[in-house]
Amino acid sequence: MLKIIMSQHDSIRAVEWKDNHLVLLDQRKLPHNEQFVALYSADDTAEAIRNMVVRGAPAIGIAAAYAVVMAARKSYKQYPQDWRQRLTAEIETLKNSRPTAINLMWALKRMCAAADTIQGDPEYPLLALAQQIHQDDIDANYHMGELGSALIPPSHGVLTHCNTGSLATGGYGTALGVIRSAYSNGKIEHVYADETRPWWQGSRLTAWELAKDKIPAHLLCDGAAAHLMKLGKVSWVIVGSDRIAANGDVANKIGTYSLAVNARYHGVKFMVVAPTSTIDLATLCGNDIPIEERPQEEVLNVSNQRIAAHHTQAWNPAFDVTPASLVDALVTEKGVIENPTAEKIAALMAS
Ligand SMILES: CSC[C@H]1O[C@H](OP(=O)(O)O)[C@H](O)[C@@H]1O
Repeated sequence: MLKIIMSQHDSIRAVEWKDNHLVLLDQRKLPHNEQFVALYSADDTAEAIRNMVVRGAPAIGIAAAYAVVMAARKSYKQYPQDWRQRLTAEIETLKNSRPTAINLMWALKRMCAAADTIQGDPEYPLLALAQQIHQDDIDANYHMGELGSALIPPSHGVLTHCNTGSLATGGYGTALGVIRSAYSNGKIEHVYADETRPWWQGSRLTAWELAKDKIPAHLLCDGAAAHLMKLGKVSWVIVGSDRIAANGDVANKIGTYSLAVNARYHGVKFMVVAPTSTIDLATLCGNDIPIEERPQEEVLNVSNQRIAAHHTQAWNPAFDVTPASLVDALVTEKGVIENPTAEKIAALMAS
């Protein structure tokens, strides 16, 4: 059985296969409580994804891959002759748990393709693939960390948005992986992290990860980012992604688009860090990316306490789309694309 290997520095495991089931670190409880949730079915995993017990595009895909293992095990036990056909409903439930992050659909597609070829008990072959997907994500993050770090001039400040660390991936992180590598390479003096309303991924998750790594950081209100750039405090904005269209348009946490516009206006470079499992060649451009709208209560309340005036409605898109023209560097495990275009992305994906 493949043992998931991370560097000794990385003790945070958002997603883990333990004994014969899935264990998730409940990210709704962080940073003050580190509680874990044990899951034994695909339907429960889909609910955990929908409720953001686990979140972050790659982490969602990895959790879904393990959920397919549990679904196939149950199906084979009940229907050894036609277990594969009986997986359809649970696969659909997982697929529909969150619509924007393509890593979810990418992982499910890989697991289903493998399931189509298995004769006999599927549990261990599918578990081996799920663990390979998990390990490949970690390996990609370490490699992207070095590739992205090489782009950052010495002793600079950087700004990041949402959470793209070990909590959002198989481990180490995408944009936060670049920040981790750049800091250990002496490239970064200071990290600025947007609090990232309304789910507070920055203040609750990224600040927690940076504190655990003892990386100096300041949290800021999302609305303070343009002022920070105007003061010349950062040379790069570094973010992750949930889906990259074939033309290089980038879907990411709400607020990313305004960061990109402000970065271009202030001469700050804009870096997107994502494994190629986040690139979706079937989505031709950013307008075709489905944007998840989440419950308005996430905006109207803070820690389940209502802060908005009564009878107030809220609009709560969870993502926005940054046009490729505002991206200075797209960092993937296959290499870096400067000023991404459809042609450059097609060539990278074919390499
Ligand atoms: C490493 S990609 C993480 C990506 O996912 C986040 O969204 P959410 O917290 O709603 O899952 C955000 O868009 C991050 O950039």
